[in-house]
Amino acid sequence: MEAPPDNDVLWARALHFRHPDGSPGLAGVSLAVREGEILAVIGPRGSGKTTLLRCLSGLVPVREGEVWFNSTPLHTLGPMRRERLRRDRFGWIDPAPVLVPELNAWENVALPLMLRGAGRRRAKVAALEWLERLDVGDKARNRPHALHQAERQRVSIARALAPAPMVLFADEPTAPLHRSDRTHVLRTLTSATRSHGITMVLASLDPQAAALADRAIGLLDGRSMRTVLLPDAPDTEGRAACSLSV
Ligand SMILES: Nc1ncnc2c1ncn2[C@@H]1O[C@H](COP(=O)(O)OP(=O)(O)OP(=O)(O)O)[C@@H](O)[C@H]1O
Repeated sequence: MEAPPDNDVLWARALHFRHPDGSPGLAGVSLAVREGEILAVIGPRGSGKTTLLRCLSGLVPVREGEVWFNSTPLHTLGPMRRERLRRDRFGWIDPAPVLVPELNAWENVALPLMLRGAGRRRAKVAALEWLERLDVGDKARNRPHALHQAERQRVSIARALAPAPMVLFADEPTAPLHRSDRTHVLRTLTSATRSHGITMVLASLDPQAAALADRAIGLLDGRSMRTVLLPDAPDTEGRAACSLSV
C-alpha cells in the first residue's frame, strides 16, 4: 500500500462500489485532487456522482480499491475514525438542504464551529458573516420552516463553509435554487473555497460548474472518463475543462 504524492490531498485508485442491494455504483474510478483545487465531477443522472463523493468522503466504506486523504488510508478506517475525520476535516453540501429545525439560521451555521470547539460568541460572528456572504444575512434569526427552500440551501452552504474544512464535497449544491440564482451562488461558493484554500469536489449535472472549476472529470455508468483542459474562458474565474470518453 503506497501513499499518494504529497501535493494530492485526496486520491482514489481502482475504486469499485456496489450498493447494498448489489446494484453497481462505481466500476474502477481513479482520480487525484490537488490541495486547494476545485474538481468538478460531471455526468448525467445515475452516472455515480453521489456514490463517488460518498466513497471519497468516507460516508460509506470502500471495500474494493483505495481512497487516501493525505497520508490517511480511508479504506482501512473503521466507522468511528471515518466519522471523526469527516467531522474534523471534511464538509458536505447535499442537493437538498438538511438543517436542524429547532435552530435558527445562524445557530445552524454556528453549530459545526461549536462542535469543533469555538465559543458561542465567535461562532455567531462567523455564522453571521457567512450568511451575509450567501445573501441571507437578513434571515439569520429565522428557523428553517420560515425560509424558502432556496434560502435553506444558502444556509446549508454557509454552514459547510464556516468551519473552513480541508475538503468540501458539494453534491449538486445549487439544485434547489432558481436557475437565475445558480451562477451567482456557484461563484460565491467557488470564490469562498479559493480564498480560504479549501479543496472542493463538486458534483454537478451542470456544465457551468465545470467552467468554474480548475478541472473536470466525467462519469458515465460509474466509470471515469479522461479529462481535457481547455484554455481560460474570459467570463470564468477558474479554468474550463471538458471530458472526453476514452
Ligand atoms: N442506495 C442505493 N441502492 C441501490 N442503488 C443505488 C443506490 N443509490 C444509488 N443507486 C444507483 O446507483 C447509480 C448511481 O447513482 P448516483 O446517485 O451515485 O448517481 P448520480 O450521478 O449522483 O445521479 P443523480 O444526478 O441523479 O444524483 C444509479 O443507477 C442509482 O440508481
